[in-house]
Amino acid sequence: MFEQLALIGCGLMGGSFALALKKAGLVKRVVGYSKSPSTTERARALGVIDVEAPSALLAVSGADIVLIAVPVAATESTFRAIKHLVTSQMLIMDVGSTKRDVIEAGRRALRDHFGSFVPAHPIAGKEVSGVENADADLYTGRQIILTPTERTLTTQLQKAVAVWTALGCQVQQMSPEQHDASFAAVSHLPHMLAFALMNSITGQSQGADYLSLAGPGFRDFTRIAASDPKVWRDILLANREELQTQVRVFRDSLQAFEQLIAQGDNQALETLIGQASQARAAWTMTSKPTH
Ligand SMILES: NC(=O)c1ccc[n+]([C@@H]2O[C@H](COP(=O)([O-])OP(=O)(O)OC[C@H]3O[C@@H](n4cnc5c(N)ncnc54)[C@H](O)[C@@H]3O)[C@@H](O)[C@H]2O)c1
Ligand SMILES: O=C(O)C(=O)C[C@]1(C(=O)O)C=C[C@H](O)C=C1
Repeated sequence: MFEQLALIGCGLMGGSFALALKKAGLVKRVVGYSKSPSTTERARALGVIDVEAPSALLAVSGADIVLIAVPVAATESTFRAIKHLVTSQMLIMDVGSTKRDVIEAGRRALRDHFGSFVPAHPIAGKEVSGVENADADLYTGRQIILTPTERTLTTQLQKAVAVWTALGCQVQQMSPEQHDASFAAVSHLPHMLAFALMNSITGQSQGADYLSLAGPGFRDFTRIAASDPKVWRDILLANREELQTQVRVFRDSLQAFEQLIAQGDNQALETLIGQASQARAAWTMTSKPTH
């Protein structure tokens, strides 16, 4: 049981964490801060936070758990803003979609207290952002990836595992390098492709007409294209090297299809589609049973 959660970034992910902790009876008080005062106010009006803080530093005052849930490029300034009130007893976590950049930001800004920070990435989310969409059950049954460093304190790591487990998550640990390479392939590239596809259609003179005819296949493929521009700008840039590698691999795969349709090679085309179809049919999302 925690006394006080300091929530920095009262949006979809942070708000959902606050609601989940409250629902599980794991926190007495949530003090929140978001960059825009109207967001912090809305978070309190919605019951996501109990107290509005005028700064990140004041939100952390008296907290025993801190969640940083801001776009990844805002992580370093957030660490710098709170560093004077960080203690070695505090559990500090983030929810950023990239990990190497966030860890380096923590190392630079937190210095002696870097060990209190447990880098975390929940594999849960939505294409809609903001505190209005916060959901107490967002994390239930989902994976959470922790990427502790050589300096992460064992007590803090154990507390982090316990909190996410109590919220019904399946906890996995890996290196930040393995994390960023993996999520470039299965999250960052798919988002970029969805953005690019939307733009490629809307950029055509007939684009609006084509879109008016689209059905469930298009809806499923492009759901994530509606995601928040600032959040995704930061993710794509933070993980640019791994993402560029995945773009090259994808381009080869697309080119193989392009060549086969140009050649009218129906046998080879069926084989390529068959590989994809089998792999997708065999794939299930890793999740934890919630009963
Ligand atoms: N959306 C998803 O599906 C998803 C999934 C997993 C992880 N994440 C990660 O979660 C983090 C938050 O994303 P979100 O979807 O909750 O976005 P969001 O836009 O819903 O929430 C972000 C909040 O941070 C606030 N903010 C921005 N800069 C700030 C600053 N400097 N100081 C304080 N507050 C600031 C914004 O006002 C907003 O309230 C990102 O790092 C993202 O990579 C998102
Ligand atoms: O469900 C969605 O809308 C998501 O995009 C969730 C999703 C993903 O699966 O790619 C997005 C970003 C993450 O950091 C983790 C999860």
